[in-house]
Amino acid sequence: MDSAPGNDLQAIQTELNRLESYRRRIYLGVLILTIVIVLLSWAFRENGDPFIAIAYPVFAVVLAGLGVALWYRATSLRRMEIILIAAVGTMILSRLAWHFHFGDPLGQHLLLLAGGHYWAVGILIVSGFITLGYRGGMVTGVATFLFSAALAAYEILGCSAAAEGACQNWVYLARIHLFLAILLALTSAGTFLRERTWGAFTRAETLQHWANTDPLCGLSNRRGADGFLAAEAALADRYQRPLTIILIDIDQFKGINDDHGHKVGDSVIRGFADILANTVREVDLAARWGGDEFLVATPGVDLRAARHAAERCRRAIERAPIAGISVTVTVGIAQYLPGKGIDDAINRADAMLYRAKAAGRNRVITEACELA
Ligand SMILES: Nc1nc2c(ncn2[C@@H]2O[C@H](COP(=O)(O)OP(=O)(O)OP(=O)(O)O)[C@@H](O)[C@H]2O)c(=O)[nH]1
Repeated sequence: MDSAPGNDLQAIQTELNRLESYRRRIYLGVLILTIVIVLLSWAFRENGDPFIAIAYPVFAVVLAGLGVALWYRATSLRRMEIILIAAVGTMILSRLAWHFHFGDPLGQHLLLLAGGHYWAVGILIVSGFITLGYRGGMVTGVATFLFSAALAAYEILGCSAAAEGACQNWVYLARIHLFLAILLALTSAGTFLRERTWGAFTRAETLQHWANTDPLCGLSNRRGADGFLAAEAALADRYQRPLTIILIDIDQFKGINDDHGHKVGDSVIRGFADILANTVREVDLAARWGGDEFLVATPGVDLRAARHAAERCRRAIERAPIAGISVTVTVGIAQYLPGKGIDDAINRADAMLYRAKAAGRNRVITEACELA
């Protein structure tokens, strides 16, 4: 069936919650891995590296604290993502800065920088885009790149000023930053295109949804129903399976509008649509056919069963007020005849509805019963 809008929104919310839960678990896994790397680096550090000796245990504690906050959902996931990138970025870049400001001459640890630290800088740039999207990724990526490039420039200028030939390694630093710039450009372009494409798909889907959906009650409109009916008629033609058309009209609806106002009339339409959406099966169609008239199509159901279901629905509506108002409905039912086209079945159901109205409303009339 075409579900009620409330059901759709609930399903989307459930899906979003599930995805958020996955993301939290992934970040938690990455945090645990990072803590392990930090502790291993600390345990196997070279003697005389005060940064690792002092800062790494602090890093491990901070990361563990972030893990706990993530686990207990201390704040929104979005805020948590920004905090995570900021914290990990600070750790990586402070370690890089340490090498340039306080470490040995560059040549002695260039291998270490190229083999580990600049990989971490690259991962930080990519992670910013994965975690924060295009805009957040650009902020993180450009800031990280500029910071790293400024450190390299500082180093190169410093050693060039110190002595002739003391700075042969500048080419490696320049190359590393060229690669980081390419990584930033590729990742930002990829993220930008992906977000734009995704946005266009989402807009197209939303447009299609609303083109086929009645804005007041959330059921299919006539246009949305047409596609379903054409497909089901083709299946009924091919496999000779029954297809029943049920037309339902709210009785004296004009009177409800006149007596209680249009807003209440709208609430009655919405309330009735909800009841209908929750009454029909998954494979059925429930649509607002126009005004106060609704169409239900039930593939694989014969007239007798359809009449039974419609009668149950009519009685339920008669018993329980909608939006505080007693409402009754009149129903006309006809079966699709293979090869005759769907309009033929709808017209015959409409004729039954007309007869039921003429017979005094608040009743169900099927073509078969008429014939009988
Ligand atoms: N509040 C509200 N009224 C609507 C909407 N669409 C159509 N209507 C009104 O529904 C009323 C339908 O009136 P009729 O076609 O005479 O049907 P009825 O009053 O139910 O009479 P019977 O079908 O003979 O029982 C009209 O007054 C329309 O203006 C809507 O979206 N909201």
